[in-house]
Amino acid sequence: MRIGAIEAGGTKIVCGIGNEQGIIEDRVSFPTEQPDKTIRKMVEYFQGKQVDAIGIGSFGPINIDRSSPEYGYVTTTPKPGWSNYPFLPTLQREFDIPFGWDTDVNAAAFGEATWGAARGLDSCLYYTIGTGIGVGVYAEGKLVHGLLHPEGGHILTRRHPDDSYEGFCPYHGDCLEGMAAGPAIERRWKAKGSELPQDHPAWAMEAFYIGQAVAGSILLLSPKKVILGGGVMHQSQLFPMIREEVRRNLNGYVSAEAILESAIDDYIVPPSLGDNAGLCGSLALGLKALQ
Ligand SMILES: Nc1ncnc2c1ncn2[C@@H]1O[C@H](COP(=O)(O)OP(=O)(O)OP(=O)(O)O)[C@@H](O)[C@H]1O
Ligand SMILES: [Zn+2]
Repeated sequence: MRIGAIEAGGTKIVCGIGNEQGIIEDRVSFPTEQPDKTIRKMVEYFQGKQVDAIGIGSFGPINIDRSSPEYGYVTTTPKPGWSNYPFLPTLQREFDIPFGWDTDVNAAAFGEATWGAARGLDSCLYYTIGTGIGVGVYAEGKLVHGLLHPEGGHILTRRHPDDSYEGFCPYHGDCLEGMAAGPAIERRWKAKGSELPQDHPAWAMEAFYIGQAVAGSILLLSPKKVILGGGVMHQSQLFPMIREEVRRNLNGYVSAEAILESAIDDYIVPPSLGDNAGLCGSLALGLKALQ
């Protein structure tokens, strides 16, 4: 079987082809530009490749309500040209095959549950901490959509006592994304995260915010695995610091074995599909659309 996958990010698009084992056989990537031009490149890539289905994990917010006339649209993004754009319907006019469609983070959560760190489990959370923060929610064997779709990157956080940075989220100022996404690190410390040394105080502050959010989501959703991906999480020293913050926040209240000091290294983890997490997630959505 040949399944197409589209990982549509705010800065770049990755298109690929893979199989039912989650093996990516081919991939290309190009920048996210005006939608008509960008979609044309996707169509050109898949033309003649004889894929049986295509899965799309898209930047949001997007409409994933199958009963809506605007199912498959990108909705209120500030990205030029993409606001209220019929992303999925435009592709469906070109290819008469089943399509899977979900948020980029739900796709990544689903990919990790199908072939990666949460394989065999019926729940997991996938955080991406990059230019923005997004959270994919897989619970009781299903991706969670709800009213629109979860927007866990924008939950409110308690401020670090030594932090005077106001936060960059245009909606909330100091929500999680406003305080902990890549641009917040850069604006607070006047240097890119990738340029800060591993022992810089930025990382303790970063772990403070992410740890709080993860502890909150453990209380709310009780996931069986928490996966932390995205550019900022390339700073691997953050993992032990975040685990420690999660334990400090929960303070023994959640008595699951996974949260014990001896087990938490296997509970809060990087994506095991690595930088393929997004594309494999879209592949998994495409495969599901065939069933
Ligand atoms: N090694 C690193 N250490 C710290 N920060 C990093 C590192 N690499 C990238 N970043 C930060 O991560 C952000 C980019 O995130 P990412 O690589 O996940 O891409 P993205 O697709 O633009 O993000 P998003 O998924 O939010 O759209 C930038 O703010 C960048 O400064
Ligand atoms: Zn916000």
